Amino acid sequence: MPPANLPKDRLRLAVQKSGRLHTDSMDLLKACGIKIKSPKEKLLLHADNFPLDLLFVRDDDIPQLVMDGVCDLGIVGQNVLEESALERGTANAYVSERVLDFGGCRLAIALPEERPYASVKDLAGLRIATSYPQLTKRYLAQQGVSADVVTLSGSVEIAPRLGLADVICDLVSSGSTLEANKLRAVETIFKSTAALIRNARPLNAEKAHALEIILRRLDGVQKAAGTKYIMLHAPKANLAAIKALLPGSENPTVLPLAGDDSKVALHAVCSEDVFWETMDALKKAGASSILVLPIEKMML
Ligand SMILES: Nc1ncnc2c1ncn2[C@@H]1O[C@H](COP(=O)(O)OP(=O)(O)OP(=O)(O)O)[C@@H](O)[C@H]1O
Ligand SMILES: O=P(O)(O)OC[C@H]1O[C@H](OP(=O)(O)OP(=O)(O)O)[C@H](O)[C@@H]1O
Ligand SMILES: [Mg+2]
Repeated sequence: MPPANLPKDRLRLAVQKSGRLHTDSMDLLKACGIKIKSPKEKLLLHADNFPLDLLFVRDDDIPQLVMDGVCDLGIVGQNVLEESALERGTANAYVSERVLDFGGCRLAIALPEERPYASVKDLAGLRIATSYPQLTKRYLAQQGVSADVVTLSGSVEIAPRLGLADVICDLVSSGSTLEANKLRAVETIFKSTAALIRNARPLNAEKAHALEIILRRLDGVQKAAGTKYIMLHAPKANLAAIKALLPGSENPTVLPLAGDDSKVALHAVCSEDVFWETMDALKKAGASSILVLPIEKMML
């Protein structure tokens, strides 16, 4: 049972059962303080300490489950979402609540390494294998290129070798799958990360309140992810120069240092990553005892 101050009406969230987005989705919920104990084999699970139920499904089904109102919320790649919205012809049956910082990839057109390519016009009359026919067709139409789109549900990279297609349009992240299949990316047609989406109809007051809590926590987790806490000792004479080196920190705290009147302790929240180069520059400017700590959560 959720604590007494939480809403009783439960939100239902669709999450990928297994695959690229599963672990990051579950980690995000955990970081938001939502406890899910039972094994995912159950397909429908109840959070122990929050009015939230999880439905584990294939990622392709998530847009439809949310747009049809079977689930209130879903975590899905924007690539799958946009493809599904184009297919349904109802791009506004959902609301994108938050863009998430995982599942980063791009949908790209790739060709056999040896095939010459100068511009998108070279795709005219070719067969393009893809699992994203709607996004591919939209891109070709925007470019004024006429080509045949061959829809495959997986293993798209092998299509040119099998003679099923001349080129492909598939997801790329590190590029190693393309390389292994002797293909090279020539055009990026869509950039994607995961997103938290909601059915477009307004939620009842209880569920809206629960979602508000989730979003507040999620913002705190995402904000903290790119943020570091830095502590150092600075000579008073160089304080201004040292402050100027701290990436994205507005108001550092300056404290007296017991037993040393020539230095102060400086504590700051840096909104950007602190790289070794910054540490070296700080050291050069006279800073010492430099500590950089991760921040778990943030609420401003
Ligand atoms: N190489 C990648 N790196 C990062 N994110 C990726 C990568 N490939 C895909 N993704 C993102 O993760 C989503 C899920 O990818 P995955 O390969 O797990 O899908 P799937 O095989 O269709 O899974 P399912 O069994 O749920 O249908 C993709 O739609 C995309 O948003
Ligand atoms: O550029 P890379 O880092 O090599 O990633 C690209 C590959 O990742 C995805 O497939 P995944 O490995 O998730 O397997 P799947 O085809 O079974 O979904 C995608 O469909 C590509 O094949
Ligand atoms: Mg899928």
